[in-house]
Amino acid sequence: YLLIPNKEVALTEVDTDAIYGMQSRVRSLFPVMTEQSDYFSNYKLNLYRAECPLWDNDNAMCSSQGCAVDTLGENEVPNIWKQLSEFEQPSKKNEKECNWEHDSKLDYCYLDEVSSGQECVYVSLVGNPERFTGYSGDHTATIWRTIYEQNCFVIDDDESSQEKSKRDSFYKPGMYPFQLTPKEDDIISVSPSIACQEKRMLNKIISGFHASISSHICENYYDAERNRWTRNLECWLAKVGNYPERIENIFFNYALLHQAFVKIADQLEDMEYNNNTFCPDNLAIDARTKLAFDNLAFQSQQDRKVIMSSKLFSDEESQRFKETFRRHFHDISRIMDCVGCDKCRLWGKLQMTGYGTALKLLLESETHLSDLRPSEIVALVNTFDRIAHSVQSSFWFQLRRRADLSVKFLQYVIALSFKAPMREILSFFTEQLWYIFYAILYICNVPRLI
Ligand SMILES: Cc1cc2nc3c(=O)[nH]c(=O)nc-3n(C[C@H](O)[C@H](O)[C@H](O)COP(=O)(O)OP(=O)(O)OC[C@H]3O[C@@H](n4cnc5c(N)ncnc54)[C@H](O)[C@@H]3O)c2cc1C
Repeated sequence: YLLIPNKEVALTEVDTDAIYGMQSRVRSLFPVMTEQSDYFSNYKLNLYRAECPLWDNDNAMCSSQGCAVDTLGENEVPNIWKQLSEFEQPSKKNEKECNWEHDSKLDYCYLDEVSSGQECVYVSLVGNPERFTGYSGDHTATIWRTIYEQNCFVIDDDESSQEKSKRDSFYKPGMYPFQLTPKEDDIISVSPSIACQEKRMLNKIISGFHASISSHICENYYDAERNRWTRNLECWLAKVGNYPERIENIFFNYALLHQAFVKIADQLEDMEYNNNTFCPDNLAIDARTKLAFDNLAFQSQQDRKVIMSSKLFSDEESQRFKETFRRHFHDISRIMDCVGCDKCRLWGKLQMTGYGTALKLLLESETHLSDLRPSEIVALVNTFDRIAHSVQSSFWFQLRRRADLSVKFLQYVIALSFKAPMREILSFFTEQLWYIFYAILYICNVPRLI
């Protein structure tokens, strides 16, 4: 469903109705994988020892309790992950069950396994959910700014010198401007007018990733006054809801992952069923997990063209830009190591790997499912799950906003039409309308449709 096949106009636009449709078909499959299977509910990464390439991170660590991550002790690591670690060394690769051969040149992400296998820790993703942690301030603003400015082709001429000096204070001496990908490369290889769709795509992915994180923060927000976790509409409006393009970008990222699963489905059709890349452990759970994974792929196939990925980087000029695009994405994944909150870093790294894996599948035609490392497949599925939650959040928050506006209007009419005590009584009942409405939707099974 990409909407208008004109490359200049709409390669990066997506149909939200089609996405709601897809989401209603697949929403029950995600928990089978991300909550009930050891393979998908755990992750291995270099969480504590990877060096931030931009600045000394020692003083930037968030001390909030919400930022802490519970890592798994040796006895808690699920068998399947122990097995996967053994197969990591090429000499021990098991051709039949855990076969993956990777070509790092095709990677869009910086992957811990490749560079720092020994320093990695195991974490349960269920035990460390992505949510509000309290991590904010100058440091987060600088990280997001670095990502957008240095890597998203946005030039901000209006930066005040005060803001600039605040930002520069985080950089290691001699490291500014960000040197991972020299800017001159872009100027030499592409002029600003070409590869426009592809540049826009990178901006959209990053903005959608950011908006998705914001959605999870507001969906699982800690209300310190009432000492409880809650959905925070004001938070969502301020970070996402008041910016339609941010909501669009969430949908774009959903479409990107959906399209990656279309490619996986095409490959699964050509594969012997049992030749899938999951390494069997508990046979019953493994069968269920595999079924959910395959089902997600085959359901994705029902809308084959969510994004016309075959048209991206299709002409000669944008082909030349592709290498720059890959390096920029790679650099952004490196910036995740500068995030000063452990839990945010965990989910930031995982989701960047998920998007990088989707791009690798879509843009590198030779990439096969069996070429992906287990951590890439786990990241891909969990990132799809995360963005699916953000799509659902958008739906519920928008509904809530409309309900709130209707309640305010009703209260206004009541205030004009009635006198006390009737006015207070009716006002009280109108305030409860959202909950009554929500209960009716729930009874009618509407949440399962979205
Ligand atoms: C990788 C990463 C992961 C994080 N994970 C978590 C987490 O799990 N839990 C948690 O509580 N905090 C997390 N944070 C912090 C969180 O993202 C915010 O930075 C923090 O809540 C402060 O928010 P803010 O409202 O000041 O604006 P920020 O979200 O910090 O945004 C900074 C500026 O970027 C622009 N902007 C905001 N959203 C978008 C968008 N979608 N597209 C384009 N521009 C945008 C706006 O101009 C905004 O002022 C994470 C930060 C990073 C860098």
